Amino acid sequence: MKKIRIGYIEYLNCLPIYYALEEGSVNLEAKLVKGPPTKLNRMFLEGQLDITPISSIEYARNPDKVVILPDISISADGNVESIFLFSKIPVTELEGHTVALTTSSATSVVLLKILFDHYYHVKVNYVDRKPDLPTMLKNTAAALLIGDDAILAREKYKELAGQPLIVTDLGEVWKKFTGMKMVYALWVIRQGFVDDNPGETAEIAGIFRKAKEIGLNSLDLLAGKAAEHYNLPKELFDHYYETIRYDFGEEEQTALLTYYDYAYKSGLIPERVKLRIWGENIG
Ligand SMILES: C=C(O[C@@H]1C=C(C(=O)O)C=C[C@H]1O)C(=O)O
Repeated sequence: MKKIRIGYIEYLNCLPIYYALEEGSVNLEAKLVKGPPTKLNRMFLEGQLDITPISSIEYARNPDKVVILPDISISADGNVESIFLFSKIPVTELEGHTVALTTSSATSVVLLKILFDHYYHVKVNYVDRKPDLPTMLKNTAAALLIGDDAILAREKYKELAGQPLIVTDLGEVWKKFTGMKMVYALWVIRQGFVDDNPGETAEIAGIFRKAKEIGLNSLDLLAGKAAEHYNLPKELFDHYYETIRYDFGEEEQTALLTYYDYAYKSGLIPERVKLRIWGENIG
């Protein structure tokens, strides 16, 4: 069999899942392909990856091609600490202004639009920009960043051009709005791969479960690696790894369907979808 092609988001939030794979403490013959979420979303949907974390909104746009791996996601209960709107003025005063959206994200872009439509009731214009805060804020009032870009920007830019920046955590606002958790990414397998390799799919689901367990038992070590890599205090990453959650149980599933509901109401997905989860209602 050809090596399985697995996507790997190049952010710290993926490290706990891939640590065991990279260290070889779980055994999976695979080619790991790194990139920002939108690149992996595209590669997976074009058939260039067999398994990947995918922006959770992309599942709702392509439910027929995709099977969700059980018990794994990137989510948070409130604050997420890596999805921030940086604004020059309070969010409630952004009516008529332009907001720059990172081209790395799909889920958080939709989350922001949902919050403007249904929570803040503020109408803004959007432009897509590469994730670089000073450039993004050159001609705009606010900018959305995710992942390590967001973590680093919050540390680096307390102000910009002499102007203090207001930092809004979208996970916190979503929790205030709905009382729910928020699911940002899911791990998915190509439907074609599952059809051709049912036995292997079961094995892979087990390997990801094991990898997650090992990663979650190694968070102290991983926070240390992150601190060294970015030359920032370890406490920042201890806190981050306490914040990001990797489960995909009933509460996460209900929260995800609620998010899809709002995305549908805002015209950002074509229809409401069912979750097809391997081992739960598929396979
Ligand atoms: C919490 C995060 O989760 C993610 C957010 C994504 C998105 O907005 O499309 C996609 C994958 C995850 O990396 C983050 O990147 O900060």
